[in-house]
Amino acid sequence: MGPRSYDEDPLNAAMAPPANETPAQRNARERAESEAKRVSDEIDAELRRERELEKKRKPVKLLLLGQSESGKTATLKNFQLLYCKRLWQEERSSWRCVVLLNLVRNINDIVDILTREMASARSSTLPPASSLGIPQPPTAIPTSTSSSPTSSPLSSDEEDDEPPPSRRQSATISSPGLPALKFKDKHRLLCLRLAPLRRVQSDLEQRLGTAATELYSTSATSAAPFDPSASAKREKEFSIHSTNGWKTALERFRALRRSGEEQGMLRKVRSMEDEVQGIISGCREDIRTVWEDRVVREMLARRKVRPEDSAGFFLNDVDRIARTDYQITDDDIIRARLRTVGVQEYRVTFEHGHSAGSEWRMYDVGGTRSSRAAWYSYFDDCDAIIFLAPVSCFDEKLAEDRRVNRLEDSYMLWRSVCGCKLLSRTQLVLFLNKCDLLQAKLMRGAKIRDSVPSFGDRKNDVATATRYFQQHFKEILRGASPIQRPFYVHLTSVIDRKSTAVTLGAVEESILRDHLRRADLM
Ligand SMILES: Nc1nc2c(ncn2[C@@H]2O[C@H](COP(=O)(O)OP(=O)(O)OP(=O)(O)O)[C@@H](O)[C@H]2O)c(=O)[nH]1
Ligand SMILES: [Mg+2]
Repeated sequence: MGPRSYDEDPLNAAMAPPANETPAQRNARERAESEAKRVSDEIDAELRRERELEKKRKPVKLLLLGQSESGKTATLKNFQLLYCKRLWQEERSSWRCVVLLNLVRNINDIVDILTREMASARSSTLPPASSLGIPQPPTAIPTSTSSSPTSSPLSSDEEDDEPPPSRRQSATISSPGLPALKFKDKHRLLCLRLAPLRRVQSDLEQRLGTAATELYSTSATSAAPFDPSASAKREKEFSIHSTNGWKTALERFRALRRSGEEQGMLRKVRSMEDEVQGIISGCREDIRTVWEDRVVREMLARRKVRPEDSAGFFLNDVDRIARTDYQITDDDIIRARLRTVGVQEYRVTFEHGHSAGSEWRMYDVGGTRSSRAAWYSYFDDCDAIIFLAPVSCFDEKLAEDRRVNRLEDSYMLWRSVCGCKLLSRTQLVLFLNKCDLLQAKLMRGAKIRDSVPSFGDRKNDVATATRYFQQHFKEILRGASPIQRPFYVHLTSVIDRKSTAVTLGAVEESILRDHLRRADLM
């Protein structure tokens, strides 16, 4: 059958204007038709708007991954500070006790070393007590960290409590060829006067729970135990799935504040906080004196202990923090160190930015090796991962396994994430983090090639080093990804809020764009 003419098509024939239409009838018909088209276009536009909104309504799912102390939680804090000011304001005061714990731990660690060094110096100038028939007293006082496991029990996978050598402080360092350190009575007096801080530390650790203590070994032998069967088995042990705000640890304080029997409890909590702040304020001068003391500095240098490089270092801020009227700042919160335990979910509705009005679900995970098996169950339907690799750690070992170089561990972990089939369509964003500490370390004369032989004779500066590390991560991504994907990388120091805001702005836009594109394909 050949094509039918316009006149023969029954639909066209029905739609065609009547043959004997007058000009007035024609005007009326055309008006009606254009009105109908306008209404139809409006309906189409409304449907399009609803579809866009629907796409935006599906939450963006973002995971923050990386080894312990890589800066995941610090990055999350930057996100909140930038896009969810309201939530940030509500929670900022809860961080005060974490900053206080960090400060107290900084000084207790130093006092521990000092006490041991003085005891050792004393005993080396006396004849051996045993030779005089005197029973020997224990020379070691408990280290500040060794009180932790008893005061705040660790979860079953995290039962290890042996600090690494830099914090173990059980043996003194003999410095052949160097004159003996000149300890005076003032040092002994300072140790005595700072003794109450030991109790303050254990009280704060007890109240904050598991997160307040660091891990010093692990039962995990793999960098990325993503085996689903292993994760199913182990997840129960230690995955804490928290959907209601900041750290579970901080929740304890917040819950007390909100609690039904509040009046009595609230007074108790406040008085505990006031008491802690009072004791610390009373020790302000002594803390500063110890930290600035020449002999103490020399002692730390001989032991190669650099408190200023450790997580949650606040000794340079003692004059501001050790005060009864201490007001916490945004920078303090970002620098405060509280270990993440398990996997914590944050549901965040963006107040502005490209994602304004839409919900993001961000997952902050514990990064120690024994925590990683729990990550797997959060990989499904994940839009993006921000992977943090702390590049200043090229010459450090994992706290939980002293045989493993931290940069090497980051490479292995990155390879597993890139190669994971469940994540093959997930956007991967790499942050080469702690560039500020890398810069400081290289300025002090650390040589990259001593720890990374393949670095060879390249220039030992930040630009060359980060280019070199970046290239290695890129090759891993290319080699391990099941399907080709772009390589997004940023050089970061996430304690620097200003530069991190710029980075997160770009990251947010890119993740949202991918998220909407993915929704279009569905
Ligand atoms: N100087 C410096 N410190 C950083 C940087 N990023 C993070 N930190 C600090 O390093 C410490 C550890 O950071 P976190 O964000 O707690 O590390 P994490 O990856 O969440 O660690 P886990 O919870 O144990 O897995 C904190 O005290 C941070 O403030 C950085 O770029 N430069
Ligand atoms: Mg964390």
